[in-house]
Amino acid sequence: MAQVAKGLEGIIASETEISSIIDNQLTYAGYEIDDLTENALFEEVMFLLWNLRLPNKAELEELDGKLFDYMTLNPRMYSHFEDYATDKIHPMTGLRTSLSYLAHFDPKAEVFDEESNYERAIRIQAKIASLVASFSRVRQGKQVVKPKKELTYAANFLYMLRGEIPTDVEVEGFNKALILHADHEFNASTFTARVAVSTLSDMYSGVTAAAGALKGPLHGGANEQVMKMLTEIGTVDKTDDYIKEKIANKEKIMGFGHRVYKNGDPRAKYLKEMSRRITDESGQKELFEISLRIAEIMKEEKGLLPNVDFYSATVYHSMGIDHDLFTPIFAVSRMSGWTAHILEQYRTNRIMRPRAEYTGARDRKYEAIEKR
Ligand SMILES: CC(=O)SCCNC(=O)CCNC(=O)[C@H](O)C(C)(C)COP(=O)(O)OP(=O)(O)OC[C@H]1O[C@@H](n2cnc3c(N)ncnc32)[C@H](O)[C@@H]1OP(=O)(O)O
Ligand SMILES: O=C([O-])CC(=O)C(=O)O
Repeated sequence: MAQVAKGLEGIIASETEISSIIDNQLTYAGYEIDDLTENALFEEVMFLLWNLRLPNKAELEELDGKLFDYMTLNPRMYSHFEDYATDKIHPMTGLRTSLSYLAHFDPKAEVFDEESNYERAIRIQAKIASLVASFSRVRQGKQVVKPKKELTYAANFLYMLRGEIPTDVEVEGFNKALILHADHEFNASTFTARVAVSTLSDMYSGVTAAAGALKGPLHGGANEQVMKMLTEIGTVDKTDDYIKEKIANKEKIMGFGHRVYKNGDPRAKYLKEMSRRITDESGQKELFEISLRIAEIMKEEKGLLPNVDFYSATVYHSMGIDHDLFTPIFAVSRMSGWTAHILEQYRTNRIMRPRAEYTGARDRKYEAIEKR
């Protein structure tokens, strides 16, 4: 019997130059995540992931211009939100549909050369910000907000979402969050994107498939579930009973554990610090205290540490963002990684086609239906 690597654990499925996790350290194209988080703009990180080098001033300006231009959606895109935004459809379900629908308005949708695919990556990265923000506006019965040329990507997203120019502190924090979520080697959604396009299917197929994979609570969907848990707990004094009961029932605590990081997720410290600050500033300190207590219990009882999804939940909540938009916001950031990996997959392609160990029935014979 062949050895089965359940969940593909430890399997090296391909090579990549985009990001690495070595000795618990995350890098994007050779730059440490700490360096980028402290210093970079998310737009520079997009360029880095796509080109494996940082942009110069002219290149960044050109990218900014394109992102701004592409942020405006086709009017039919806005009107299609009305079909489902009012029907209480989860925004991740909506986003998955919208990403696929975007292809209908790409004038070169069936052109697959390298240059068109690169342009398409910028186009989709710009549009996902508008998709998530305007979905939210439409379902609240509000006017959609068009982007402003002078704002950064992070600022424009918050502006289009809330209709008010965000503060510098908010933009700085949100820009960092976008960088921290941008790429992560062969995580489930990125791998899904690569599998989809390894058939030489188009970029929209790849990102739509990836969004479907991100939606699940074991992956990007965990941040929304963290907030649900914190809301259910409510006060610090209820934390122990709540968490210990879940552990006793062998339920998973969302926002903890990781397939690769066994000594802690290097992204979590930034989100923890942001959470500490922003929960305090927004008068919701207790949410942070509950989070700290959960982390203590999880370490003591299970030896598990918070992952990127744990503290991002309270950061977004304290910015006044609806809880069901947390995962779509993850997708806004991760789009840069998905598209970078799709471009790399096209450059180095071989169809992804592993084998399975068959454990089902054998030697059966067809029986006529009356005999079954
Ligand atoms: C952006 C991201 O995707 S980050 C991850 C977001 N997901 C979550 O936060 C969901 C909660 N966490 C998990 O489900 C897992 O830790 C995953 C999916 C992240 C990793 O999964 P795997 O590598 O397959 O680990 P696996 O699920 O096998 O866990 C190993 C052991 O730790 C336990 N465990 C892992 N995570 C948790 C958790 N969050 N809560 C309680 N127990 C846990 C498992 O029950 C298992 O115990 P067992 O050996 O007694 O059966
Ligand atoms: O790498 C993973 O398995 C999950 C993760 O942390 C991410 O996608 O950011």
